[in-house]
Amino acid sequence: MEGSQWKGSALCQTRCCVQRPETHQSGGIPHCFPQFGPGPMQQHGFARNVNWSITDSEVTEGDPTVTLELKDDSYSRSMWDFSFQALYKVVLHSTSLSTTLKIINTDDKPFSFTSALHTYFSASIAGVSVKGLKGSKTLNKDPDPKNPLEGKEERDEVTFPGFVDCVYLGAPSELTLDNGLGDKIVISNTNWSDAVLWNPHLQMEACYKDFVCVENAKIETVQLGPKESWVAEQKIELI
Ligand SMILES: O=P(O)(O)OC[C@H]1O[C@@H](O)[C@H](O)[C@@H](O)[C@@H]1O
Repeated sequence: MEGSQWKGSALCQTRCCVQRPETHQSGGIPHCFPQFGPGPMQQHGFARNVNWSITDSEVTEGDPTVTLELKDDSYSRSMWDFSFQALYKVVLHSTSLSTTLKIINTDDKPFSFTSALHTYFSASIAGVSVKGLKGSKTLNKDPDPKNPLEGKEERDEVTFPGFVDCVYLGAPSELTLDNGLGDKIVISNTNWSDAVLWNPHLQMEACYKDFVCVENAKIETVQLGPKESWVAEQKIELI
């Protein structure tokens, strides 16, 4: 943290999350906004690469709480010419972390966006499983990220025997991650309608065994008129 700003987003402070693996310049909970994945602007949008300001910090019933803010500026407008406000509230409980993301259209014209919380979890990848996705529609980016294959998840437990990069549309609001390190983690949400599982396998040979990304996402476009807002919550809980 530098002064009143955090780079990119709040890092997850629980022991379930990776903080910047040495060989991969990402970790914690980067924000993908206003674009998930590749598209007209930089991969996953600009929000993860810029400084957010701290607008509020307090202790709520014993739990540290911080609210971060991002607004449009000349840099964001060079890629996405809209006025917006993003507020990200993080509450650290004893065994869980809650995050609430609110996007407000402060422009006088409508805009649309996609988004994700690209959460990194510490893991021993050979022992990782994710439960709860059976029956969801899938867009599998393996083998061709530019032409994802449509399908349906048939497994009770998704494991990571190799490269995994898959979007789950209409994912359930609760998933259970076994990180292979002895932790079971429930990832629940409100209004993050989709999910993404990602492990790069040999594309990141030096670090892939040590993390997994389980992402709450909004792959289907959100449209907001002037003054309208969108809110989604995520809770990560060790059980
Ligand atoms: O390397 P980046 O930009 O942080 O993205 C990592 C991965 O993020 C995932 O969310 C995407 O589904 C993958 O396709 C992508 O490779």
